[in-house]
Amino acid sequence: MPVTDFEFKEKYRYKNGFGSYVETEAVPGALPVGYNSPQQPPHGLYAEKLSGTAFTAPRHENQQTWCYRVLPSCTHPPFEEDLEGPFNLTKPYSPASLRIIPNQLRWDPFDHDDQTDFVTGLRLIAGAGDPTLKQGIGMYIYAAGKSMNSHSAFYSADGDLLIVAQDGVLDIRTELGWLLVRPMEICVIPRGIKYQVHLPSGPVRGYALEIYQGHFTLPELGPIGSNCLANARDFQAPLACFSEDFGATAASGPNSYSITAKFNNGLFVTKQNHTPFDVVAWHGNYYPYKYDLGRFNTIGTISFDHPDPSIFTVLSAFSDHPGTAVADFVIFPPRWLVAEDTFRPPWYHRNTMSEFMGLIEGVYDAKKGGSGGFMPGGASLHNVMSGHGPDAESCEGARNAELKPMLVGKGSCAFMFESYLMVGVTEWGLKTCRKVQSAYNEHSWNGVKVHWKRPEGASTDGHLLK
Ligand SMILES: O=C(O)Cc1cc(O)ccc1O
Ligand SMILES: [Fe+2]
Repeated sequence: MPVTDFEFKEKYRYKNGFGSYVETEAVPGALPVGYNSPQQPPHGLYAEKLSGTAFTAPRHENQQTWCYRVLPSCTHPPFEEDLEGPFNLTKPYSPASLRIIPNQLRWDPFDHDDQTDFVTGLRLIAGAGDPTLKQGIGMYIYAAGKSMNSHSAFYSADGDLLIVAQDGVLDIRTELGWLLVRPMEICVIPRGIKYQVHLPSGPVRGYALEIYQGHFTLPELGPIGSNCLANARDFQAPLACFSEDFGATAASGPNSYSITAKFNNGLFVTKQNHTPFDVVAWHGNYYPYKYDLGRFNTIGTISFDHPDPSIFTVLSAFSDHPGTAVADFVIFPPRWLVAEDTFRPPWYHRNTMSEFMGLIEGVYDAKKGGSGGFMPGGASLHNVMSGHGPDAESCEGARNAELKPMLVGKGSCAFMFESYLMVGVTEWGLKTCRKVQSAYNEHSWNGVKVHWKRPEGASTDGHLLK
C-alpha cells in the first residue's frame, strides 16, 4: 500500500509524471517566456543549462533543464581532492580494486552510524565498470546519523543515483526543489544535480545504485498493455524552491558554502560564498524524482508456474542491446500467489545477469529471516552464473505446502539490482564492514535434500536396462 503518513508542507508539493516536461517557478514571472536565454533573464537571474544527454541525442532520449538562478554554478575557486575524506575507496579509484568473485555472498544488516552524514556515510559495496568511460554501475550502502551541514551540497558527476530508503526518512533539498523520501519510497538524483540530505526523524540507513551510463526509464509493458507495474503518473518531481544568501551579503561570511563532488569515485571539495540552492525557476525534463513503492501495481500468474522476476521491474537502465539492462531495479512487494501445481518460490537458477538484493522490511519468501538469515538492512549478491535459490527450509515448505490462494510478503518488500555486468566487491564490502555471513552457503543449501527416486528399470548410469 502507498505510504500515507506524511505531514503536509508547502515544500512537499510535486509535479506528477515520469519523464514529463516540467515548468516551475517559485516567483511569478521568473521563467522567461519563449526564450531560454534572453539578454537579461527576468528578475536579474542568470540562465544556466544543465544537460543530461549529449546535445545531439535523439529527441526521445534528450534530457536537459534550464535553471534561472541568482548566480551561475561556475563561481567558485578550484576543487581540491578530499584525500582524507571518509569515502571508502582506494585513491585514485580503480575498477581493478574490486574483487570479482563467483561466491554467493550475504551480509547481516549494515551498522548504523551516528557520526556520519549522507555523504560521509556512503559506502561503495560493489560495482562494475568505470565512471571515466561512462560505463558500469556502483552499488552503495548508506548509514547516517546527522543531517548534512546547511551550508554544504553534494553532487555526483559519475552517474544517476537511485536511493532506496530502508530505515529513516531523508528530506532532500535539491537545486530543483525538495523531495521527502521515506522507507518504501525511492528517489533518483540525476548526475550533476546538487543536493543536501536532512534527517528529520533521526538516523537513516539504506541502499543506492548508481548508473555510470544512461538514465532510468520505465520498462516496456508489451502485451501487459498501457498500465500496471510502475505507472508514469506516480513519479513525482519537486517544485522550484530557493534561498537567498550570496556574495558580500552572505549571512555567514565569505566562502562558507562547501560543495563536494563525487568525480571518478573520489571526492573533491570547493568553497563558495553563495548558496547553491538559489534556483528560482526551472524548466526541462532532467530532474530528480521520487516514487512510492506502495503504488506499484504488481502482477503475476493466475494459472501456473513462477514467472521471471522482470514482471516486478520498477525502473530499468537500458543498455544499447534491447531487453538487456545495465541495471534493473526490481521489487518483491506483497502479492497473492494462486499458481496451481507449482513450486511457488523462485526456482533454483543460474543467471547470466548479476543479482544484488536488499530487504526493506519483513521476510523474503525464499529465504529464512531472523538472525543469520536475510534480514532488513542486510544484502546478498549472486554474481553471474552463481547458482542460488530457496534455502533448504523454504524449499521443503514450498514442496509440501497446500496450494490455496496465499498472500505472501505481507508487510515485506525485498528488492534487486539486476545487471548484465559481472559485479566486483570492494574491500569494505568483503572485509571492513564485517557483515559477510561466512556460513551463508552451508546454512542455506547444505540441507537441500535429495528427492530423486530411481524408477524401476532405470540403471544407475543413465541407460535404460533392457
Ligand atoms: O534470486 C532471487 O531470489 C531473485 C529472483 C526472484 C524470482 O522470483 C525469480 C528469479 C530471481 O532471481
Ligand atoms: Fe536470483
